[in-house]
Amino acid sequence: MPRLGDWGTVTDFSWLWILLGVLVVAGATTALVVPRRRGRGATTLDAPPPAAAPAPADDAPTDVDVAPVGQDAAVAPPLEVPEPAAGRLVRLRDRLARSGSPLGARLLSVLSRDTLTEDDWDEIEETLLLADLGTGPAEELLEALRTRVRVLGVREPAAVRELLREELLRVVDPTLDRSLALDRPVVDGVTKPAVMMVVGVNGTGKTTTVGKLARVLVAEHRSVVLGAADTFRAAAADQLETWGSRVGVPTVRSAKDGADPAAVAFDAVRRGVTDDVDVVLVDTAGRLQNKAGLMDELGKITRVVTREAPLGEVLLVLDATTGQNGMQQAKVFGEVAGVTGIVLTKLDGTAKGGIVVAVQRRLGVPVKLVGLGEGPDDLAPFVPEQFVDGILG
Ligand SMILES: Nc1nc2c(ncn2[C@@H]2O[C@H](COP(=O)(O)OP(=O)(O)OP(=O)(O)O)[C@@H](O)[C@H]2O)c(=O)[nH]1
Repeated sequence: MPRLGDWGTVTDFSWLWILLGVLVVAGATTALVVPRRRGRGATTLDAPPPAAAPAPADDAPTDVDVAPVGQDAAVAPPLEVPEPAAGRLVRLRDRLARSGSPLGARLLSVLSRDTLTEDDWDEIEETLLLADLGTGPAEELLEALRTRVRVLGVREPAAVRELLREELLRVVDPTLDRSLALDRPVVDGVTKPAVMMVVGVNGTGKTTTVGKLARVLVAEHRSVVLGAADTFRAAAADQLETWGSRVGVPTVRSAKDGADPAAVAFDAVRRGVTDDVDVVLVDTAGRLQNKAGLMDELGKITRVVTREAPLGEVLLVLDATTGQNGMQQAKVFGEVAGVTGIVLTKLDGTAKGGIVVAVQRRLGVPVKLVGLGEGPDDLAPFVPEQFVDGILG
């Protein structure tokens, strides 16, 4: 029979073992957890900062200090691989079918009628005008169709379609050079980046276009720097940075809102020169407060940028859904910004594809790219044949 003292001895001994056991388990847990936390912290610092969070300082201690609560910002998402740009415009047909664009279908149905009366020709003209082709090109197209229908006596649907295709293609003008100025200029023996600036009224899709264009260039294995010179809208730089970080493209931006856009554009181009990248894309605010103000702002950006490298391309972004209303804006930008190419966005949501023709005529510069949706790879090089096929469905 053990005495109380003996039990006491036995009990003390077992507590010692329990204590040792606890210490061993705690040690093992610490060994497992601490390296993982270090690893996560390192990943966070290596990764581009989350768009809305302030950029972490070089000595930011751990992810706990930079990651928003409840969000696993520690794991850097893998870089996306943008799809090649060639052939994207083929999607237009599906997009227009989904948005119920009737342009091609209406033209084809009228032209296929047995005998074409004056009312039928009026209907065709009205359809062309509704599609924002503009009066000049609409009349041209109408005359060409009348002549060919009369002379050839075309009635068979496939032949009518082919005839319409040819005449639409003629007004869209397949002879224009729609390539982007991506050749890097050499200044005083130094190869500079190709610099492109994107201008246009707010809401047309400039920032989105810059982001999508960066992806197109990355898909072509070009190195890119983005310049967030839209310092007017506070979220624009964050938006641009997010686009860039998804494909490993850095964004030069100002630390404070409302900074001088020309200074940001200059820094971006300087960074592009220093890093020896292929292309610098500069986003702008393009407030159309008045023509003089716009001219001042864009003129200053152009002047300071060209101190570092020539400005190779000025892309005017136009929202296709605004149709003829966008034409006046286009004209103003055309006059002040030396536009070299047009990007027509939101073509997926409109039957007003005729704006392609109207704006080219008005500005005398070609449509080079079109936006086909809100997806990251919904920006397509403009190919007249694919465009006309898309309209005809
Ligand atoms: N459906 C569709 N939406 C588009 C297209 N391009 C842009 N958008 C949308 O248009 C909206 C405005 O785009 P932004 O890029 O912010 O426009 P912004 O011109 O930079 O505007 P500001 O910064 O205010 O000057 C966004 O919701 C885009 O997703 C397109 O091709 N199709």
